[in-house]
Amino acid sequence: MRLVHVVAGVIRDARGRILLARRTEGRDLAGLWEFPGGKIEPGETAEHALARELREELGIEANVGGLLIDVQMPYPDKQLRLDVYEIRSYAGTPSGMEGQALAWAPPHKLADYPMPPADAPAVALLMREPA
Ligand SMILES: Nc1nc2c([nH]c(=O)n2[C@@H]2O[C@H](COP(=O)(O)OP(=O)(O)OP(=O)(O)O)[C@@H](O)[C@H]2O)c(=O)[nH]1
Repeated sequence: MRLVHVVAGVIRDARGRILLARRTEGRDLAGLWEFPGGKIEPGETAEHALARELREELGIEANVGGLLIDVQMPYPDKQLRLDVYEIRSYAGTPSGMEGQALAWAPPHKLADYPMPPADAPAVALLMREPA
């Protein structure tokens, strides 16, 4: 099965809330919430790919920080590798450049947002942070 390598970012606002984007109709896992990001293209580093995706999807210039967690999970059509990075800082105001809904979720409320199965370990880590 093909291996798909995806990078996603934990973007926080001044109050510590985390940005989620809702997958639009017509894609796999439509309607679920996810950390903004996307696939690494050939020849790209993970950091470069994530900065590019956040520019395209949210219109921000992100400073990509450390890796929070990497997860591998079989999906029906692929083997997914999801690397979730902390976003250290960013310039601009995130907006849904591709028509996707955005939400700022307090870490302790992340469980209220249905997310893809590969996100569960990252969500568990983030929910353990002190409020
Ligand atoms: N950005 C992002 N993708 C995630 C997360 N969790 C997760 O399982 N994914 C999966 O990683 C893949 C991301 O690919 P993508 O957003 O670039 O691609 P896509 O589905 O729009 O395009 P495609 O139709 O070409 O597969 C999707 O299969 C998505 O379901 C997450 O938290 N953030």
